[in-house]
Amino acid sequence: MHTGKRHLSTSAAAARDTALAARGEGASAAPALSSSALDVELAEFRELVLSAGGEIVGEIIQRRLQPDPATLIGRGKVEELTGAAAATNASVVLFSHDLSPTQLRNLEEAVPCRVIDRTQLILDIFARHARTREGQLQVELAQLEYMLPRLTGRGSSMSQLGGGIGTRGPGETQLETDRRRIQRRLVHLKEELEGVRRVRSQQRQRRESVPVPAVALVGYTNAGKSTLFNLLTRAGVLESSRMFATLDPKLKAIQLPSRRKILLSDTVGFIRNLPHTLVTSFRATLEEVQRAEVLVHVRDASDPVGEDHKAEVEKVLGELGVLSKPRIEVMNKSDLLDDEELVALANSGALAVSARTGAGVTLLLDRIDQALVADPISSQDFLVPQAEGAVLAALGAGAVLRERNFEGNMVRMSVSGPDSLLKRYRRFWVK
Ligand SMILES: Nc1nc2c(ncn2[C@@H]2O[C@H](COP(=O)(O)OP(=O)(O)OP(=O)(O)O)[C@@H](O)[C@H]2O)c(=O)[nH]1
Ligand SMILES: [Mg+2]
Repeated sequence: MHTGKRHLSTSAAAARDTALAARGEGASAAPALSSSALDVELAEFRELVLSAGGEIVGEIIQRRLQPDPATLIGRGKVEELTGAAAATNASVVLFSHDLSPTQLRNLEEAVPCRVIDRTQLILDIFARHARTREGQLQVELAQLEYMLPRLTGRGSSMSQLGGGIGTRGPGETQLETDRRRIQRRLVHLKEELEGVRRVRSQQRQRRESVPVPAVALVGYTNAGKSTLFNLLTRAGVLESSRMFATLDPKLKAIQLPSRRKILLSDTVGFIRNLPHTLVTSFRATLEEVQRAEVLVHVRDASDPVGEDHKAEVEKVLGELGVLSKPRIEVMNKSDLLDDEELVALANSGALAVSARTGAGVTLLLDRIDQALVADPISSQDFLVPQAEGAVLAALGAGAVLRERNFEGNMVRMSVSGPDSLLKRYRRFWVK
């Protein structure tokens, strides 16, 4: 049991829940984690707790080869946990594992406070970060579906008012009433979601009538996607050191150095063992990943377990069936590396950028341009009558003019830009 007490540095908005993190170890005969893997997992779990507004007052670790079907952790550990929760006056006990409905019920009976598992914790963070109506509906739906089989009838367990962990999303009133009411709420939510989705797909169809290639930023949570997105678009999308700061997809049109327009999207961060309930909540943002022509995988170059996180991201990309799309890997946060590490990174052929300082970003934009192979950048000479103002304007806006000379009432231009644009004005080509 670690007794180090943590305080949140932000006090205003964050809930001051007191949390006690516990961990059941070694599911289904898996060998116990090595101590460094355990450290990484624990560090990540602490981040999750802090992101949900918790303050950690203690930690208990259990190493077991087989989880206890009744309580996940062993009987002795349950006693230890109960004592520690009482001694620290904890208001929540959090498990870094998921709990079955039975385990949750048994643990709630044993300990003097609420019990929350990993999925519930992540759902809670999602609830905090959902901004659009669709995002909020999706999270509430996921929460209710997760909680329905886990209702314990212990009214007090979810009825705390305020911003504590596990109190976001489904209103307390629904949880205190019976399952039937939750079922009705689920039906209602699904209908409302369908409505919101219809509107969104209409908006998308309108957008797609003007073909602009889509590029999606993907990556592990906290890699710096939103910061990079902001830098690239100056859009002012929320960036934060809290995990899962981005839940709803953010889209913005930007122009590449070739003057080609693309639609850039910022997406929700991935995380190891993403709870399945959440995959549907991700739908909106994952659709953007699926429609994208090019993916930019943003990695944190300073992350000590970056390779593990890369593998996790690629696993999710595989599940989404998008591994065959052109993918640009970006090592972000290069400003945090020392010279030696920077040289090693450069030698490995990686693209180093810093969303904070802007280093490497022009190169990244060029790479995106080159990766859009369906509509490559090419060069063409044009001879356009000066009277064709619309044609001149379109070429000027969507391509780079390398040379321009006036010949009587004609304009001779050497242009480089997206093939599709050049072909649209084929009638003015100089063969
Ligand atoms: N030093 C440094 N910090 C960075 C850089 N890019 C992002 N950060 C910081 O990393 C943290 C996470 O950045 P975000 O942009 O919110 O990360 P994200 O990938 O969008 O995270 P999720 O939305 O949770 O998936 C923030 O504290 C940023 O300020 C960088 O290039 N250098
Ligand atoms: Mg983000």
